[in-house]
Amino acid sequence: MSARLATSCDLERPELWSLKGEGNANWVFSYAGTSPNLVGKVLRVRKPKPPPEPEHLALEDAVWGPVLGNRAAADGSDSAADRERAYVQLLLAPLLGPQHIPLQQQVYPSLKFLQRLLHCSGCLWSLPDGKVGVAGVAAPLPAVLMPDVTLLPASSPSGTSGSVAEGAAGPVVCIELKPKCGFINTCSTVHPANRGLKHSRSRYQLHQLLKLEEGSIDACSTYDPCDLFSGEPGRLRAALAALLEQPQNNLRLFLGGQSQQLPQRPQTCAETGAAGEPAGEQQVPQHAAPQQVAQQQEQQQNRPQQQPQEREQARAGAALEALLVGLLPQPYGQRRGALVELLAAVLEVEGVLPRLLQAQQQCPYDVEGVYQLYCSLAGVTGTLSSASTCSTAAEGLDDASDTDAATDADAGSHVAALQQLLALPLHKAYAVLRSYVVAATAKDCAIMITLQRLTGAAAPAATAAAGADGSLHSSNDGTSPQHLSRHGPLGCIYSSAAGAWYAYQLALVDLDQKALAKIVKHSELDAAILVAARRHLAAHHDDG
Ligand SMILES: O=P(O)(O)O[C@@H]1[C@@H](OP(=O)(O)O)[C@H](OP(=O)(O)O)[C@H](O)[C@H](OP(=O)(O)O)[C@H]1OP(=O)(O)O
Ligand SMILES: Nc1ncnc2c1ncn2[C@@H]1O[C@H](COP(=O)(O)OP(=O)(O)OP(=O)(O)O)[C@@H](O)[C@H]1O
Repeated sequence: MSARLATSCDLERPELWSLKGEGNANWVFSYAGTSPNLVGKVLRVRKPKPPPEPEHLALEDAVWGPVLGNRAAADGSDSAADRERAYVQLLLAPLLGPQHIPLQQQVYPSLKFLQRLLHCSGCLWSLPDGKVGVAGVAAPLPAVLMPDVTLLPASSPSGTSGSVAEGAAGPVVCIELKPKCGFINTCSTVHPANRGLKHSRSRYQLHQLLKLEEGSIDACSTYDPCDLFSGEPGRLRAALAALLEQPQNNLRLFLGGQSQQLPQRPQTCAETGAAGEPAGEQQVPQHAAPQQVAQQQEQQQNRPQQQPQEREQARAGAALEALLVGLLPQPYGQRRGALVELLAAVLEVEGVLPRLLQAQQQCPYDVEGVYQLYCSLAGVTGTLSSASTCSTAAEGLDDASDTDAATDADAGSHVAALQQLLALPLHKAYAVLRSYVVAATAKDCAIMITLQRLTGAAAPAATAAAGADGSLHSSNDGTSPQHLSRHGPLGCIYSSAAGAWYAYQLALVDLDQKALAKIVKHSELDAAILVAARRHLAAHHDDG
C-alpha cells in the first residue's frame, strides 16, 4: 500500500513505520525500510481534533491573515499547511535561528495508509467525549516528513552514519530537553492577589505543585527553567543536573535513535522546600565544577546504611551511568557530571538559550491580561471577564501566605494596565495575540542535542576539517571546550570535561502554532496552578 504524496517520494508500506514519539498533538513514526528518500526521516502526523468553532476561525483569520495569508486560498483550497510553514519561517526562524530548525516536507498520506499505520502502531487518542480509543481516523491527517534528529546525518565529520560507525565513533546519543518558560513575567496585568506567588517562583515550579496534587508526578523536580536560561554557567549546569535526576517529561534520552527508559530520582516537595526552591541553590553550588557535581552524586550513592529512597536514587544514577558508557569515556560515577558539562558546552556555544528566551518574552503580557483581550476580541460573553478569572485565580486565598497581600496602589496599576490593554487599536491587539502565540510555542518546544564521540582517526579528521575553514570559537570561559567547524547542521566540539571530541547537532522541534482558542485553557490552567500552589503553601504553613 502506498501513500498519495505531494512530492516525488513514496512513504512505502505502513508496516515499515513504527511509533517513535507521541505528544498531545502529534504522532511521530520512524522508518525501518531501505528507501534512500526515507532513511533517517520521521513522519510526523497531526492527531485528529474536533473542528474549531466558527467564531474562533474568524478570529484566527483576522489575527494571522495579515501576516501569514488567509486560511482559505484564492483557489478554494485550505492553505492551513502553508500558513503553518510560514509561521515557522517568518516568525520563529528569525528569532530562533534557521540553522536549528529541521526542514519539513509536507506529505499527504492516503486515508488507507494512515488507518493501517495507526492500527499497526496501536495508536490511542482521546475522543471528544473523554474516552480513549485506538485511533480510527475518518479523514486524512496533515503530515510532514522531517529528519530524524535523534540520529546524526550521514555526512558527519567522521563520515559516520546514524548508528555506530566502524571503529571511528561511539553510539549516537540524543538528549531531548523540553525547557519550558525561562523567566518570571512581572507585568502589571497580573492580578495583585497573584503577584506574590507568580513573581517569586517560576511557572514551572508552581505547575509542579498542581501536577503533584493531581498525581501526574510522584515528586516535585528541583529543575527550574530560570536556572537553565539564567546565562550563569553554574545555574545552567545545576538545571541540567536536576533534569537528569528527575526527567519527568522535560528530558528524554535516545541511544542509537531508540528512546530509553530513564528512572526518576525520588524526591519530595518537602525535600525541595515549600513550592520548590530554585535548583541552583539546593542541588549543586552555583558555578560548581562538573567534578563537584559528580562528587556530590557519588557521595549520595556511597553513603552508608542507605535508606530505601537512597537506594532508589543510587539505582537511578547507576542506570543513567550505564546508558552513557559509549558516549563518555569517564569511569562509572563520573559520566553524569561529564554529560552535564558536555550539554552545557553545546548550549553555550550554539547560543540557543538566549534566543529561545527572547522568543518566550515576545509577549509583554501574562496570560491573565491576554485572556481578557482574547475574550473581548472573540466576543466571548462577559461571564468570562476579569471578575470571573480573578475570583477563580484567587480561590483559596484565605489559606495563603501573606505574600499575596495587595495594596491599593497595586490594584490601581492592575486596573490601569488592563484598561490600556483592552483599549488597544485592533491591529495592535492582534499583534499582542500573535506575540502570545509565538511565546507559547517557544515555551513548549524541545531542544534535541545529538552527540557522537569521535575516536581514533575520526577526531584528528574533525580537527583538520575545523582548521580547513578556520572557524574556531572558544566557549564563554575562553578556554575549553572549543567549537570547531560546522558541516551543514553538524558541529564539532572538544569537551575537556569528557576528554574527547564530539560531533553534534542541535535542533528545535515542536514549533507548532497554538490555536488562539487555547488561551482559554491556558487561563484555566493558570488559575488551577495558583489554587494548588496556595493549598500547598497553606498545608506547609500548618505543618510548620
Ligand atoms: O500548558 P502546559 O505548560 O501544561 O504545556 C502543555 C504540555 O504540558 P507540560 O506542562 O509541559 O507537561 C503538554 O506536554 P505533554 O504532551 O503533556 O508532555 C503539551 O506540550 C501541550 O501542548 P500541545 O497541547 O501538545 O500543543 C502544552 O500545552 P501549551 O501550553 O503549549 O498549549
Ligand atoms: N524530527 C524528529 N526526530 C526525532 N524524533 C522526533 C522528531 N520530532 C519529534 N520527535 C519525537 O516525538 C515526540 C513527540 O513529538 P512532538 O513534540 O512533535 O509532539 P507534540 O504532540 O507536538 O508534543 P507536545 O505534546 O509536547 O506538544 C518528541 O517528544 C520527540 O521525542
